[in-house]
Amino acid sequence: MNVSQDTIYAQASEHISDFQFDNRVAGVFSDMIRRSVPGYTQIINTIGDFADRFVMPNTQIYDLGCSLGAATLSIRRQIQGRQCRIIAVDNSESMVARCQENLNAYVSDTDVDLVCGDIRDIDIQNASLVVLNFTLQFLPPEDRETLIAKIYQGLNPGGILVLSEKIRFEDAPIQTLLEEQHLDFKRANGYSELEISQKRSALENVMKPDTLTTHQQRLTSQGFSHFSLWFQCFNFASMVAIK
Ligand SMILES: Nc1ncnc2c1ncn2[C@@H]1O[C@H](C[S@+](CC[C@H]([NH3+])C(=O)[O-])CC(=O)[O-])[C@@H](O)[C@H]1O
Ligand SMILES: O=C(O)C(=O)Cc1ccccc1
Repeated sequence: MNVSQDTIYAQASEHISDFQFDNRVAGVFSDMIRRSVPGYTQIINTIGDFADRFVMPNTQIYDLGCSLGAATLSIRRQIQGRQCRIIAVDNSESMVARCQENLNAYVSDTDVDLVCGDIRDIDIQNASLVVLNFTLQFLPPEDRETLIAKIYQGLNPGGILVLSEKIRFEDAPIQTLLEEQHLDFKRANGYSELEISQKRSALENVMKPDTLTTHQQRLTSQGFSHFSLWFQCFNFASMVAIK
């Protein structure tokens, strides 16, 4: 995996453009996400553990918004010999190119179809596990329900969706507290005030977090029988929903 340090927002810029998963971001993404998302490594490891429990032989696994392939690699390590196929999808060419290199670095008997495309255009079928690890938050809010409906339809009974997201809180003091704790986490990981504020501006228009209640209601209204939050650190959460 690429370990170059993220200094993308280190220099003051007059105009901050909307955040994009371009070649610069892809080149430092591994460092960026670990220093920005509390619990990221634990979430990636646990996705592998969920795969071990839920992935049935001869089924498909979808990693939607796979970036550099961290979740796919974690899953693939756990499901050797099950004759499964992982479909890993991302619409950033730079991410997909680096993801392919990361996949090539390990041997496995599980085929991975790496697709450079939009997750809204992907057909989902015979799935025992679908992963949306910090991806749904980048879809326009009006497209989120349709994607969840498609995932539900493509999952086999007993199949699982793992949904990780930055979340927001209706309660203003709680929103302020947990957002500040997240900013302290970034400061402790070496990001300056300038880096933090410039990245915040870049994300403003492109990443719109939902509340936990919105996530739960969306999943249950689409038919999921079982739902739980399984991880939360500050304003970052990971949820499971079982069909
Ligand atoms: N419509 C879309 N279609 C396809 N890909 C998309 C779309 N929108 C955004 N992406 C892709 O979703 C990924 C989101 S990052 C996921 C981390 C990864 N899951 C990980 O476990 O390391 C999360 C983050 O950066 O906070 C990026 O690679 C985008 O190109
Ligand atoms: O950095 C942040 O403030 C975040 O909310 C997380 C994040 C991590 C990587 C890319 C975009 C957002």
